[in-house]
Amino acid sequence: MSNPQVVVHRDGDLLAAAAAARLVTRMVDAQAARGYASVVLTGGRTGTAVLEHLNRNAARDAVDWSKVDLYWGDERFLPSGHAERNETQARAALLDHVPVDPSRVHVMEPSDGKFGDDPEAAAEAYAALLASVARPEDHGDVPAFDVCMLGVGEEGHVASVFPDSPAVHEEERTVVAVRNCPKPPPTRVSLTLASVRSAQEVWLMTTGEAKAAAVAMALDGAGEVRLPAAGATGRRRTLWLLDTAAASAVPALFTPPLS
Ligand SMILES: O=C(O)[C@H](O)[C@@H](O)[C@H](O)[C@H](O)COP(=O)(O)O
Repeated sequence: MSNPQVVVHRDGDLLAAAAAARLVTRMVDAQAARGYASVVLTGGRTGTAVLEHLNRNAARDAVDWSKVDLYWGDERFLPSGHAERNETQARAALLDHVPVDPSRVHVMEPSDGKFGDDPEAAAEAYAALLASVARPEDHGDVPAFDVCMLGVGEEGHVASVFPDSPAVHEEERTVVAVRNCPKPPPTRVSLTLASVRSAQEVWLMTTGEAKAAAVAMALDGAGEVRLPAAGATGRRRTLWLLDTAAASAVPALFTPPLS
């Protein structure tokens, strides 16, 4: 488990552009080291803005898109192509514009997919997929993703893991169905925090004053049950990418020394 690092950018748009540039470099380095890169995408405004910026990034095609494994941290359990699905938004923002290998874009099943309106079956299938691609060196049933990107909710949720929810208490399964979610739509499929923690690097990316309290609590030692973002840590790196508004209450320990 890695100690959190905090990087603050002037505003949300610059944060998304900088995170996109950071992701290009991370993917290029992973591919140079072992031939492929694996990234967990997130829904939400910030996560989608990062993909939009990545699509416009001058270095976009330094990535060999045919050797990228893409996953989702969570998905809204809606029909395929629904505008509110994270997959739909990621395809519009980036995936439809780069030559990814469709067999390496691992979507969470929609509510009109092979399991019909059964989010538990969709969650089990995604868990089985993760177990099938995990390597011995990953030491478990979830791949050691190069990067797991996450947005953060006002009450501290990440993916679809909400405070004091069944998902945050899950200790066996790696992927769960989430019902009665406080953030619409109510039914989702989500990685658990333990699965997030399989990633080499976890990037928590959020903007705006409304997130400042949750960010501060997570960095100030809140427990993951009450503040799930506090439990989103990477094996090697945990990076909080914030704009100045979301960082406005960050404990002094995390702000750079005055030069
Ligand atoms: O499916 C989702 O809704 C997301 O995965 C969710 O976890 C999101 O990332 C946060 O709610 C932050 O969303 P914003 O970036 O829009 O604030």
